[in-house]
Amino acid sequence: MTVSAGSTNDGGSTSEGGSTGAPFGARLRAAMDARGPLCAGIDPHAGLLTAWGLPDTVQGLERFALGAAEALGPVVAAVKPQSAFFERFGAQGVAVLERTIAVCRDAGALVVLDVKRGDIGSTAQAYADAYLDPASPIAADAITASPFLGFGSLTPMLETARKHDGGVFVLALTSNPEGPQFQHATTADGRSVAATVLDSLREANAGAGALGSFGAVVGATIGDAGVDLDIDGPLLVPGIGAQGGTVDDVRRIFDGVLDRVLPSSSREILGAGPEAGRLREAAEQVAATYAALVG
Ligand SMILES: O=c1ccn([C@@H]2O[C@H](COP(=O)(O)O)[C@@H](O)[C@H]2O)c(=O)[nH]1
Repeated sequence: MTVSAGSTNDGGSTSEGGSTGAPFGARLRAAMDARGPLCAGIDPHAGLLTAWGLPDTVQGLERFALGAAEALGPVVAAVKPQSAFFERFGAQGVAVLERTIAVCRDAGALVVLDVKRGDIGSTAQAYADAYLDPASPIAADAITASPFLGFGSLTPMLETARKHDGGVFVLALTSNPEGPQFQHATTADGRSVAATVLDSLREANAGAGALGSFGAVVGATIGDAGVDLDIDGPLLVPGIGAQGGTVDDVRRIFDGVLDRVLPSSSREILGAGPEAGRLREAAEQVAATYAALVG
């Protein structure tokens, strides 16, 4: 499968503030089938702004993020803006993030906002209202969430996502070398923390159909998973490209669930900019490589 230009009708989303009428998992399945399995990250690193000939200011951020959104939004299944790189410019940076989300959604890409939120239930509800309620100016199609306060603390996010056809990707086996210290630790019932997260996601996806709306973040750099990755939901896979994860790693780690893998790449693709055609080419190449794994 190759990535092709798409419209808001090919599995993407609307920015009109309402529910799209189909659960996130179903919309993601359609988008991956239509455009290829790739989530393109928008990570406006200071170094990348410089490489694109832009100043490390909010004006530079805006040109970078909107340029990436306009180039990639029409061709990839999903886009993942990394909130931290916008937040470092304060309220003006967050305003740029809102516009970036809108441009990507208007172009037909699903937006996974990488915010890695997690808190006690009452506060988790406020995060859910901010990022998953279409009435919010910063709402996305899905967010990333941290289960460190216990998987149950994420219930308000899962419930709000269900209500508005959104999605949640929960950190399970992250791509950073420090992750195993906690994620491989054994819980009171003998399962690893990662296995507990994955089991909870499988329960949350029960009865969802082809692809559930609740996914796991599992890095391409983890070596071997050692746990059951079949959660009936999508697997967001960072760590390819700049962090050293390869297509062979993905083939090995995700054997048996490759059809649900959504590889996520930021610096490797963004490094091809700022020219829109080159950005698209880089994204199409990565998407085609991973599409070939599924056949
Ligand atoms: O385990 C994780 C979870 C999230 N990330 C995020 O993905 C991108 C990776 O960027 P690259 O430039 O492709 O390395 C970045 O936003 C991380 O915060 C991750 O890397 N690993």
